[in-house]
Amino acid sequence: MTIAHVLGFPRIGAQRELKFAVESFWRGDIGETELAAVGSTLRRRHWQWQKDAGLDLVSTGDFAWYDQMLNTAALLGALPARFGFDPKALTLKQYFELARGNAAQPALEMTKWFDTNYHYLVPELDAETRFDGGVDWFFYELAEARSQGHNVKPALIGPLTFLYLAKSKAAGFDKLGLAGRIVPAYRRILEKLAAQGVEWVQIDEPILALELDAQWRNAFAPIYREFSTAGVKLLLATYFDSVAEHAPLLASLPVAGLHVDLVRAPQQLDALLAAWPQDKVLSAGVIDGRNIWAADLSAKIEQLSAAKTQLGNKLWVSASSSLLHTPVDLAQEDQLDAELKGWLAFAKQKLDEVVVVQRALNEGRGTVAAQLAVSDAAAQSRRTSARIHNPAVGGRVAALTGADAKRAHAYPVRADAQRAWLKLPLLPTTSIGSFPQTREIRAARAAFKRGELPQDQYIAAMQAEIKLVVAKQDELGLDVPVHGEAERNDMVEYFGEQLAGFTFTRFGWVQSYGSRCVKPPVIFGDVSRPTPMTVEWSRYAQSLTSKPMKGMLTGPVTILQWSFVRDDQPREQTCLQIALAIRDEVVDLEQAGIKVIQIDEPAFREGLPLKRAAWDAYLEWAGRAFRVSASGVVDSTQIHTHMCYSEFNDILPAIAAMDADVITIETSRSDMELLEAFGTFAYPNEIGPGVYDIHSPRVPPVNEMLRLIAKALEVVPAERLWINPDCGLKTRGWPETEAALSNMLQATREARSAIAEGRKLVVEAAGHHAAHAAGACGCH
Ligand SMILES: CN1c2c(nc(N)[nH]c2=O)NC[C@@H]1CNc1ccc(C(=O)N[C@@H](CCC(=O)N[C@@H](CCC(=O)N[C@@H](CCC(=O)O)C(=O)O)C(=O)O)C(=O)O)cc1
Ligand SMILES: N[C@@H](CCS)C(=O)O
Ligand SMILES: [Zn+2]
Repeated sequence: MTIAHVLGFPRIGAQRELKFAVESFWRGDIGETELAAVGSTLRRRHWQWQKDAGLDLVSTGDFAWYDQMLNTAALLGALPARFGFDPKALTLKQYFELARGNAAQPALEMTKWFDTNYHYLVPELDAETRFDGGVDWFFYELAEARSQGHNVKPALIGPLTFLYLAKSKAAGFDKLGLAGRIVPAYRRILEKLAAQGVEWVQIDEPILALELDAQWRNAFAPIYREFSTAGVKLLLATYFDSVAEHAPLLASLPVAGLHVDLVRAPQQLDALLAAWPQDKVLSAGVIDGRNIWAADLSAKIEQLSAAKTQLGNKLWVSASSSLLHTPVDLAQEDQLDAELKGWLAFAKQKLDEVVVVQRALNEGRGTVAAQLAVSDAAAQSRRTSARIHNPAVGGRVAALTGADAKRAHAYPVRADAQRAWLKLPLLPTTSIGSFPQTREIRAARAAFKRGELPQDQYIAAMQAEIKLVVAKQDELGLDVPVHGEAERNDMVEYFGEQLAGFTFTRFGWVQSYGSRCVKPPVIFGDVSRPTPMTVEWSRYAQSLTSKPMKGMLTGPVTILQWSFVRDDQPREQTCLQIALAIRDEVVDLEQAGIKVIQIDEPAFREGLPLKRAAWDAYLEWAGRAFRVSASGVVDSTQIHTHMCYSEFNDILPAIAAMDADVITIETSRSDMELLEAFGTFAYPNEIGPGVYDIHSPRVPPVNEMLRLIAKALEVVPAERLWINPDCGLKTRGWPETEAALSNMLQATREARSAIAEGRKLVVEAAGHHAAHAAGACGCH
């Protein structure tokens, strides 16, 4: 029989139970026992859902208190020595210290999991790293599932993906050189699973979807040969892109099965089938693990019919990737209309979809006729619904010309026009937009959304916040203030709530990192902007100061990237529609007298396809979409953009081609390394490299920021250098925000004096990293 399974289920809980429990634990409001109980309840519920849906195997190993990469490091015992923890006796408190830092040590670095909006903790490796075993949570959870009567398939992150995604501070460190130590560790785990009678183990190697160099590719065969006699059947799981280029390797690896993503890369099925041996399982990921659209189940069954004929019971059915990237349960959404709701499936509903496809393949379509009828009707309604297509939007996109994606004059001309009215001092200071989102702000919004706080009172509360933020910036002496974004629940969802063609959910939370979640809005149709979205807030903020108020928008690429995107037209098309909506807002802000406007694009790099071969095409349309959003204004209006969370060195020409007048960019955590690339590349416009890391409550001293300013001045002429933090301040508290900004202003004044007096600022070798290490890092 064709087996039905999934690669993993979201752990956060339908009501974000895990988030609230973990945060209570951090605050000391609950202890380990209560926290453990919440984890157990969630696991029990999620396994039961998998069983009730009819899956043949339920997944374990997908639960984590913070992150699955950290869990893998904790299982292997591969913890950074700098913390001084005994890996075998790691406590929950210490686990969270690895994730969030403590008084003596900064947290593990955090970065994006492939092209998702999920962030993992980056394991640290060095020549001394050992994998001698750590905590047994993985085995405990396996036993827990079995004691509840489940047929389990534990999942592990594979050794090559673990090493590939880990990092070492030592230059040129050979991570693969640790294979000789990590492989026996995995083998011990597999043998232990075998001894416990586990039949199938899922081992995730998503790096196979990248363009791997020969060294990494060649490491698979010997490593998996080592595992082949451990006594368990291995299902090697790949996802997020095609692995067809490795088809001969994958077919010959001594594993019992392979999982592939047939949503992102449906075309790889034929290539794989051509090479597929009779005795190996091929797990077909046909239900989308990255999006919320209900599957067209008839089409999915059709997609697999040839594979079923060829492989028989060796064909398995699954979701394309772990369901971690989807919200938990659509049933909770009581404010979506029936038509729209019928188009959607969250993680719980996707379990049913996997089983319908499986049953159709095993027992014939007749056995699931009712489910197929519902699915066919939903697919038909989504294809034909009048609310999806708006000819005016389509027409506007089609009519776009080259001139619409280009400012009227080149940067030097614009810069003159902007200097003429802005009259900013040398090294102008600004912030990235958000100021602390306090509990009070969130509580007021929650009350407003529940209908308990009237709209005028909500607006008054947000205006009071804006007034406070503007007054504080005036006091501090920031040259280009912002309104602080108090009125925004999230920098993408806020816009999604106001744009036509979008809908939003009540409980569609997805884990972003640790306890932090986002609720991506859903783009179901052509996008347009019925009314201005930010203008009144910015106008109000401008009325409070004589300084030029910076308007604050999220850019089209980031809105696209952090939403659930329609899958019935190319992403490029949807992005251009959003770009036009943002362009309208930019023009309206300008009309309202807001003539410095920032269009944030933190997800610009994240949108890059996993395979480099597809980069150019993406960068072309993404850059064009940004320019469409930014080019409706006159020369004297200054357009800023902002980027963070990524390494940008390899896309600098594309960033320059966006042609923003000013880019503010995260650089402090890399000690301005990025700027060297900007210098070499001779970035032509103005730059504000972040001079302090906002991910920690630590207040960097003046001389530390001065040192970064001096470093920046080595590559950027003073006339084109801005001074600002790395990113927005929404996750920070007020005391550290004020103290850090005050130091930033002081550092700027000292830099200006040095320049005026012709004194060269000295870049001391002083350890930024040492200073960071000394800070109480509550980063995450
Ligand atoms: C910059 N980042 C973002 C990413 N993606 C986005 N879509 N948005 C981003 O900003 N990706 C990369 C990074 C990820 N970083 C973060 C940082 C912080 C968070 C975060 O804090 N998330 C919050 C939820 C934010 C939110 O939507 N708030 C809403 C609802 C608040 C809420 O839960 N209200 C409660 C009641 C509260 C009360 O009464 O006090 C409720 O409704 O029950 C809002 O402000 O209105 C989080 O809590 O996880 C995410 C990603
Ligand atoms: N304007 C946003 C950008 C975050 S990347 C903020 O300040 O929070
Ligand atoms: Zn940012």
